[in-house]
Amino acid sequence: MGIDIKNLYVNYGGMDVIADLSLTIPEGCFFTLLGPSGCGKTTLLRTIAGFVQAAKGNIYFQSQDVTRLPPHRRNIGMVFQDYALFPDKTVAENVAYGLRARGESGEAMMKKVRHELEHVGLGHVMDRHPAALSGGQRQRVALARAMVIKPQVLLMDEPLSNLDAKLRIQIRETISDLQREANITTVFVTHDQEEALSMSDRIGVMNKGKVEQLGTPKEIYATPRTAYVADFVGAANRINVTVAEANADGTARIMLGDAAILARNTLTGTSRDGILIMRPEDLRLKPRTSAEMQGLMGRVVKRQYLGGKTSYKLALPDETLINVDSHGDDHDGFEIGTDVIATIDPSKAMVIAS
Ligand SMILES: Nc1ncnc2c1ncn2[C@@H]1O[C@H](COP(=O)(O)OP(=O)(O)OP(=O)(O)O)[C@@H](O)[C@H]1O
Repeated sequence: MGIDIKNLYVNYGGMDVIADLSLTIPEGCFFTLLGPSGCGKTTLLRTIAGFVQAAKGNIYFQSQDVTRLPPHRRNIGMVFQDYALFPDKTVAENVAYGLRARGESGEAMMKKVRHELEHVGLGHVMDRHPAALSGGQRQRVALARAMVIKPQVLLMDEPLSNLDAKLRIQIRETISDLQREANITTVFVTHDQEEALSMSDRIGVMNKGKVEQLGTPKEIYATPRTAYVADFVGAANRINVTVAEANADGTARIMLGDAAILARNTLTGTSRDGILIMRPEDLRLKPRTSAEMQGLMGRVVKRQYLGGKTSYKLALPDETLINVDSHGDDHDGFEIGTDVIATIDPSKAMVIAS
């Protein structure tokens, strides 16, 4: 069941929180709304669920207009950050809740409950109360409760935020497995880029109530269309530049002091001013021994050894600071104060509109 959102407006007290948002989420897609606090992702999710009313626009599940339907008539499964389990009901009764609301009972219903709990690895705690479970187990119960009703759409609001780092990765895998097995259209809200990149088929990066860029994790990471997306999804060095030469092959030659670097050019028309985007892990460091001028001349001003990599901060001649993550053998081989050249493959650097 795909989701179609057309020209949606949502406001609180007369202020638009979502403004003219249109979005298509294909059937079976794991779709993530990614963005910082306050950008409107929870509001959008809750509007899809029916807990928040749209001021204007429409939401369709497949071809059915659900805009004015209450949540319980949308056949959705919902998972929240704080689990939202009933504390006075057992695990089994929590999972059975949605089935009972649909008029089911008896052994046939309990069979479904047992099956769903076994699916998330919790067949052995059916008779416990939520208070006697760990955070990870509670979120698995919440997942089983959402999935047992065989919803058309699964909606998840920061479901991993309350868990520690290790559990987060485990539950991430559980969610991905369940979603793929059931092939259920899923909307997942997070502010965590790693979660978004690792779990999603498609990501919508939100900024101030709008989807600023839509794409696969790789598209979003490798070809951010705006500085906001580049910065929010992964770290990025951003330098305001003027393109010296726009080449016919789509590259731009940029002069930074005396040094030249080549980058993909996404500027259109006659525009020459833009922002050079370079990921720290795409830059390579070399000692500055030769007269080579292809690359960024810099001096190491900070370095942080992180085991598998070393993070350097370089000062360019005009005092601009850039970050470089060095991997491979001898990645910590540059001392503070060393003069270096940072090079980048032209396919990895890009100039975008400012
Ligand atoms: N019930 C409400 N009444 C008034 N304003 C609200 C309400 N809920 C959210 N807002 C405002 O709407 C904007 C978007 O909030 P929303 O919770 O959707 O953002 P978010 O991206 O999910 O952020 P977070 O991750 O912090 O929840 C914020 O400015 C917020 O203060």
